[in-house]
Amino acid sequence: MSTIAAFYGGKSILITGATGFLGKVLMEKLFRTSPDLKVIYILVRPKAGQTLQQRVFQILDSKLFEKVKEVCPNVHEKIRAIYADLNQNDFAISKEDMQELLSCTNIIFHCAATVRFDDTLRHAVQLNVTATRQLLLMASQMPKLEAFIHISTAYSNCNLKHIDEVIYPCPVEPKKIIDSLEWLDDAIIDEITPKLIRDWPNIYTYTKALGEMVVQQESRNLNIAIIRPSIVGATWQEPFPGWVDNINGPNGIIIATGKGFLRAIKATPMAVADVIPVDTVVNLMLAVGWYTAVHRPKSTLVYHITSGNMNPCNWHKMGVQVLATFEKIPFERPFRRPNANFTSNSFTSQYWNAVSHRAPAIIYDCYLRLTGRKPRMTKLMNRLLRTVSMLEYFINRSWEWSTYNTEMLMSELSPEDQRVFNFDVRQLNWLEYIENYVLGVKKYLLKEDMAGIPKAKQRLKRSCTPYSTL
Ligand SMILES: CCCCCCCCCCCCCCCCCCCCCCCCCC(=O)SCCNC(=O)CCNC(=O)[C@H](O)C(C)(C)COP(=O)(O)OP(=O)(O)OC[C@H]1O[C@@H](n2cnc3c(N)ncnc32)[C@H](O)[C@@H]1OP(=O)(O)O
Ligand SMILES: NC(=O)C1=CN([C@@H]2O[C@H](COP(=O)(O)OP(=O)(O)OC[C@H]3O[C@@H](n4cnc5c(N)ncnc54)[C@H](OP(=O)(O)O)[C@@H]3O)[C@@H](O)[C@H]2O)C=CC1
Repeated sequence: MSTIAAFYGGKSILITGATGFLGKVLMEKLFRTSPDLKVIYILVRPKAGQTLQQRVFQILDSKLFEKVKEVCPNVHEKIRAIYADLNQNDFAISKEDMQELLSCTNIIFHCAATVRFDDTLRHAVQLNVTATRQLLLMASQMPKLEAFIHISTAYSNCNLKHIDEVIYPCPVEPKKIIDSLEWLDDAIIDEITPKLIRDWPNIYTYTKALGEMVVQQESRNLNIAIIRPSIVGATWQEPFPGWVDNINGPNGIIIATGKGFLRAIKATPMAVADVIPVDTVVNLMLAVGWYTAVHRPKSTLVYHITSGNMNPCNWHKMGVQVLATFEKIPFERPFRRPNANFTSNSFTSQYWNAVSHRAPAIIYDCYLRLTGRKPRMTKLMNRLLRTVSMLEYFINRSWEWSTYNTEMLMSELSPEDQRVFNFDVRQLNWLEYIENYVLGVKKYLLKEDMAGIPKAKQRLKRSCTPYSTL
């Protein structure tokens, strides 16, 4: 029997960000390996016209939870969705719900965040910093709390080249920023933002660094750990390979390339592509939850979950394998035949943007106009190029993350736990993983029918013409 799975039996677990990419995989694994857990509380807000219950049902009815329903048929009864908005005071949680959370919670996994690179400083600080402080305050009032696991990012200190498993101080105290945002108006905030974030590439990574500092400052006598994943990708093994459900990180780029929109990216081919499968991250999170609660380390431990130092893959290898997979498993109705290249400098990048991106979009829009339809390709292309430019920082650099704590934890696990909660990325076969990733993007994100592959292949063979129907 797995010690970690047994540990979560009978526990009341609070998860923020449970409706997100990482949160869903975390819930799935918890229910599948510890079906006898008491309850998972999730803090959810209504969204896109859906009530809390509808959101929960949609998650539980998805393919991701198919195995869970076999192992834990009463999973609906074990999820308790609590109305909460992390942007509000006290998260807008009702008194009764707050009482229940405070008196029952054993473990907290804090995953909620804004991951948008271009969010406003006010909103990003509210969610990634102030809400973390508020949650820590709640945690300090929970008599049964055994561990608080905070999810940060490996890029919270991406202004450094070598990053250790320590919390680095930020140039400005988080409290000062929180306080000043209360009275500064938006125009002034926009003006001072570049000065505040200094050499961080965006507001997201900067506010995640502030969030870590808050964790350190407000930890009191809580049992806390911080987990820093790199670029979180599709599932590697569990519950099945290739599951992915949003366009963040590499996912949008894979779609844009596979559909023939994106033909050139400014990237450093030999830079490390530090992608880490989401199920690997979740396995580490559960192992850290157990270790933190049972072994109660004296200080807050930081765990890096990255692939670069143990089993490196570079962008060239990743790109070549992605393109090779498109040959075998093409996406349906591409704009152009998928074929992309990495460019190495700004000049060639601008050239290809003009020739391979903007010009075809303009020509296609002319065609749409001539056939009485509304032009849309130029707008779409401009948004895509803006997105790609925001990701460029991360595909043109390599970082070194030390992983002593993560390796220490691995050695603390029994052979059974190492198998059930495997986070040893050395076992990952990149070529197989990337192929499953692309297949997953097609199936679960684009929701394309696999039966259409032979037809899509035939079209691809025939398509010497640049444009096919959209
Ligand atoms: C021989 C060689 C061969 C070579 C071959 C080469 C072949 C190559 C093949 C490929 C190989 C693989 C290479 C992969 C490189 C990946 C690098 C990843 C780095 C990630 C680093 C992450 C590090 C940190 C990790 C973390 O710690 S946390 C997670 C990271 N956080 C994010 O990833 C959020 C980012 N995003 C945003 O910040 C917002 O998206 C925002 C951008 C502001 C837009 O924002 P906006 O325009 O307002 O609106 P949206 O609604 O968001 O999107 C609006 C429109 O843009 C589109 N679109 C949104 N996204 C993406 C996206 N990705 N990619 C593409 N499109 C996207 C969306 O389809 C929509 O299209 P439309 O609707 O117009 O049709
Ligand atoms: N994805 C990645 O590549 C990486 C992610 N991380 C970290 O992992 C964590 C999870 O990221 P990921 O799952 O990818 O992100 P997602 O964007 O998929 O999920 C974010 C979650 O936060 C919730 N949330 C956002 N705002 C609020 C709010 N005001 N009130 C309540 N809930 C809110 C969202 O809820 P809703 O569904 O209602 O929007 C959603 O459940 C984050 O802390 C992120 O920084 C770290 C490294 C890489």
